[in-house]
Amino acid sequence: MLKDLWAVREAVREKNPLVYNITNTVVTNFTANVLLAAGASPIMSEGAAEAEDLARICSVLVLNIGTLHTRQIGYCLKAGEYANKFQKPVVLDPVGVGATAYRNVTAGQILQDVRVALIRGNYGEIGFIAGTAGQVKGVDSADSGLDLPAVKKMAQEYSTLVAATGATDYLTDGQSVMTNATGHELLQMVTGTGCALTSLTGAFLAVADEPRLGVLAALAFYGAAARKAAENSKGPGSFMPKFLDALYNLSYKEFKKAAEDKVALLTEAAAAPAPLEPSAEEGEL
Ligand SMILES: Nc1ncnc2c1ncn2[C@@H]1O[C@H](COP(=O)(O)OP(=O)(O)OP(=O)(O)O)[C@@H](O)[C@H]1O
Ligand SMILES: Cc1ncsc1CCO
Ligand SMILES: [Mg+2]
Repeated sequence: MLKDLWAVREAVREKNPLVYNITNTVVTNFTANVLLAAGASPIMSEGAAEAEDLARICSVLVLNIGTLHTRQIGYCLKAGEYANKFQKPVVLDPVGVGATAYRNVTAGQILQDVRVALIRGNYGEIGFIAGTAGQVKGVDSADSGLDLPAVKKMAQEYSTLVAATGATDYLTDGQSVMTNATGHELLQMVTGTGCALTSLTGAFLAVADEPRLGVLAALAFYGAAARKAAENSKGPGSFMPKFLDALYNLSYKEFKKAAEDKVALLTEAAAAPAPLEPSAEEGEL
């Protein structure tokens, strides 16, 4: 299992997917650097006039509503329409949904008009779209209690994968639920780590044979890199460059060490994650 996840990480480096981002002004630079460090190719865009061209050449489109301005709404919808037309996967990061009516209406409109392959948000954002809203405090999640049946229903309703991230990441296709807990608390002390993760999941999803495996690989890899970076960090400031280095340098051995026992298939009715069956080949996940 860990080898399958790592194979997706290697495919990102080999295939160098072009990630077309319509994202927020806070995280643009950091997101592009995260994608580059991991071996993907970022392009950030703010112009509706190039939506058709970029949707045609990209590997995946990422829509992020973090600092929405009015023109951006139409641009997101147009880019989404072209990406659907050209059969490119679309990933949505509904930043801050639940916090303002403006974000709620826009996220709803994107989900109504655009076929998305993945929605990645924190617990509060996903809880809001799932209709079990806890309180969303600005763009950070103030809610740790996820209603998993409701999140599965949400994935079914929009025919999409849903990744709800936090101390444990939950990924569902509407049937199964997988969990990942490779992350490190310092990720929460740097703004945009969620947004950059959304774009990275897009890159992984674009090159994976199976989208669900691709997203799980991105979640596990990202957290493992954070764990490595945190080892020698004094705080958020020194963590950030070390995190970029770790996304670039992480070895399979380090990935395996960080991810062992941290990636699981959560059985439907169980309250706690159950480790996946060890594979005969490697005696591990
Ligand atoms: N308490 C925690 N412990 C370990 N890892 C965490 C914790 N909280 C979040 N993470 C990790 O941090 C990353 C970002 O997830 P988070 O849910 O904070 O996104 P977000 O709120 O959308 O972030 P942002 O809006 O700042 O971009 C994920 O990889 C997640 O696994
Ligand atoms: C802080 C912030 N505000 C709008 S978007 C953003 C980046 C984290 O989502
Ligand atoms: Mg977010």
